[in-house]
Amino acid sequence: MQQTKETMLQELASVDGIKEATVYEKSINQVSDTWVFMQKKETVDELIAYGSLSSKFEGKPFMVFGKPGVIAPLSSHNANVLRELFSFTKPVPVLHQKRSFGLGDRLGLATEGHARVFEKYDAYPIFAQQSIRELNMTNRTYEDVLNSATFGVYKVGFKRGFGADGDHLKTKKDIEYALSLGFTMITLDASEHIRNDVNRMSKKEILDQDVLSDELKGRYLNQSFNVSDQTITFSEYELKRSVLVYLEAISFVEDIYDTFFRGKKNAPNFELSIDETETPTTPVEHYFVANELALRGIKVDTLAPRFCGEFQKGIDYIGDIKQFEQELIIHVAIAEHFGYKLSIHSGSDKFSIFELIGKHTKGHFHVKTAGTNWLEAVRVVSMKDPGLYRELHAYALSMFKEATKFYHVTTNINNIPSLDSLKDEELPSLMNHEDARQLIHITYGFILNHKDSDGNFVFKDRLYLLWRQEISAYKDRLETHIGKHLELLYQGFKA
Ligand SMILES: O=C(O)[C@@H](O)[C@@H](O)[C@H](O)C(=O)CO
Repeated sequence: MQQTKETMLQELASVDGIKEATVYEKSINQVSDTWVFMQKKETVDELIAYGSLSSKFEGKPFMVFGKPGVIAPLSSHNANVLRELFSFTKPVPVLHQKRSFGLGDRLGLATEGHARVFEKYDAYPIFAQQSIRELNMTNRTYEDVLNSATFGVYKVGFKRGFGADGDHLKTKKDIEYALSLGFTMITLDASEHIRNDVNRMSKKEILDQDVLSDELKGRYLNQSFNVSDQTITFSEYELKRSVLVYLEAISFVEDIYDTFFRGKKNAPNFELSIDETETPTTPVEHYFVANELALRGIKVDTLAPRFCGEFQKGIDYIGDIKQFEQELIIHVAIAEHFGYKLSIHSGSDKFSIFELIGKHTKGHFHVKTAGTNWLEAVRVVSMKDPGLYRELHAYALSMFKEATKFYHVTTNINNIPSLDSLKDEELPSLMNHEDARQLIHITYGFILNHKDSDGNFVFKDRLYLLWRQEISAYKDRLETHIGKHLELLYQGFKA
C-alpha cells in the first residue's frame, strides 16, 4: 500500500535532527519510494530525503524501520540532485510565453516571495538572473544563483517553471560559464562595441565620415521601410550615425551567435542588450540593428534598446512620457516586424510607464528588475533593526562616490534627510525617497563586502541572520512591491 505523507511524517517524528524542526508542507514530494522535503531548524533550512534514492544526497544518514534517509544541507551537490529528481526545480527556456519577467535576486533569498507573485500572474518568471557585475559585487557564483532559485521553488512548491538568465554577459568565457550550468537565457551586452563618442560629434562631422559601402547605400539610403503602420526613413545623416554607432557591435553579436547559438538544438533564449550606453536607440537605429541582425540570420528572442529618457536604477522613469510613448509604439512595431519581444532593462520601479508598456506591447514583453529586490530587503532591515540600518546607511554614504563608478545615477545625496533628524519608525520612509533609494541601491556590493581590520564582515552576517529571521516580512514586501509592477503592466493590456 502507498504510504501517505502523514504516516511518513509520523515515522520520522522521533528522528534526531528532524523531531525538533518544522516541515515546509508545500515542499513534500515523492519520487518512486523516496520522500523529499524541506524543514527549518532554528534559522537554517535543510532537505530530508527518506527512501532508497536518499543515497543520492550528501548529508547525515539515518535509518527508520530499515529504510534509509539523509538530513541534507542546501549544498550545490544536493541542488543538482533535486534538479535531477524534480524537473520543476530546473530552469527551462521561455518558449511560447507571451511575457516574462526577470527578478535579479542579489541575496539568494527572494525566490519564495517572488513565487507568490507568479502564482497570480502568468508572466514567465526568470528567478535566477544576475549580471557578472552583480556577481563580482556580491562575491557570488552562478552556481549559487541557480541553487538559490532551485531551493526556493522547491520549498514553496512552485511548479510552473522558471528561467535562468546570465545577464549582461560580455565575453565568450562568461557565456560558456553560464551555459555550462544550464542557464536558459543569455543576455549579450554589446555596450563595449557601441560607439558613444559619436554622440559628441556634430552633424557635420558625422556627415563627413566615409563609412557607407555601396551595399549599405543601396540597402538604406533615402529609403523608407514600413513596419506596421509606421514608416522608417534613412536620411544620409541617420544612416551614417547608425553605421558609426552600431556596425561594430553587430559584428560582435554575429561572432557570439555563430559560436553559441547558430544551428544549435535546444539553444537557450538569446537577448541582445544595447541599453547600457550613453546612446539612446532611436527608432531608425533600432530598425537598422534589427535589419542587419536579420540579414545575418541572427535570431534574438528579446532585444533591449536604450529608450529615450532615463532608466536609472531603483527609481521611476525620468523623462518626457509622451515622447517615450510615441517612440515605444515604433519600437514595438519594429520588434513585432522582426519577430522578437522588447526587453525593458532597469525595469525596477518604473511605475509611471508600466501601463504604457503593457498596453503598447499588448502584453508581449520581457521586463527586468534586480535592485528593487535588494532595496526591499534593506527596507526590512530599516523596519526590524533600526540600529543596523543606521550603521549601514552611514557606511553607504561614505562609499557613494566610489559606487558611482559602477552605476550611472544622478543622485544628490544632500537631499537625503540626515539620520539624526529621523526617529526609528521613520527610517523605512527612506526607502520611498529617490536619492536614498539610489544611495542604497548602488552601494550593495560595498555594504555586503565591508570587513573590519580582523577580516570579519561588518554587515553581511548580521544582515543575513536578520533576513533569515524575518523572511516572512521580506516575502510580504516582495509580494506587494513586485506585485505592483505586474499589476500596472497587466492593467495596460487587460483594460
Ligand atoms: O545591476 C546589474 O548589473 C543588473 O541587475 C542590471 O543591469 C539588470 O540588467 C537590470 O537592468 C535589472 O533591472
